[in-house]
Amino acid sequence: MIEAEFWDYDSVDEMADAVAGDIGFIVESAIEARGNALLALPGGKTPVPIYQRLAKAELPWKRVTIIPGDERLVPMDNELSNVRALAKTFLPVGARVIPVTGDIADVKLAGNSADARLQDLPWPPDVVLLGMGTDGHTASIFPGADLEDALNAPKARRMVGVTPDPLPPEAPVGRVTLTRSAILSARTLLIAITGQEKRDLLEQAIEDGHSSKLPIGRVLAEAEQPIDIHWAP
Ligand SMILES: O=C1O[C@H](COP(=O)(O)O)[C@@H](O)[C@H](O)[C@H]1O
Repeated sequence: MIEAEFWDYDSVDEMADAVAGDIGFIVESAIEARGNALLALPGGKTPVPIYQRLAKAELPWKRVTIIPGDERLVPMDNELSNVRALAKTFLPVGARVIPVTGDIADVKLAGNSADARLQDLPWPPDVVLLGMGTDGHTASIFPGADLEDALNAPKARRMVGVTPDPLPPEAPVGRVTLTRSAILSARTLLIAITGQEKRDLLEQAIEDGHSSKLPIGRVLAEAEQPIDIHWAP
């Protein structure tokens, strides 16, 4: 049974304030407990206002490491790059932002390389924040032949390379993604989505659990921790 709580807001700005506040609080608590904090953050458009607010928080940023929870296989200066947006926002405040890909074009090799980079980090992440596409993908766990690789990778595996099928029109490229077990290893798992279409999809995916046809349903079906889902219209 998935333990998910929806937090509803009247506007995207209100949601962004709340989620940035929650992440800021978790960062402070993590640093107090362990001396540092690790955040795995999504790409896409939805989290941008959250990042803008979070970067304004007075936090010991030098102790914060940020990784993209998934990455598109494009050069880092390409505007589709997920780490590019994170670096632009969080490098100026002093956080360590770690790219997970280099210039490896082969999807599976890129996944191996991303996984090796993450094996060097203290694990688990204090926060994994997830977004979701209107096709039900989360991180870069997409429908397609690689879906099971991302869902059922060995527990210690942190990232894999995947080719979405079909390729999403807004970013039609190969990807690397946190695996399901890496996502679910998070000390805190948050989701932030907007719009009624995504809300309906996510509610259905949660209800369907293991039998969901959507990647996000398959991911959340194995969650053992409570999940906070932040939503704005
Ligand atoms: O391709 C991606 O899409 C999802 C959702 O993006 P959004 O623009 O609809 O918020 C995102 O969570 C993921 O990290 C990204 O690579």
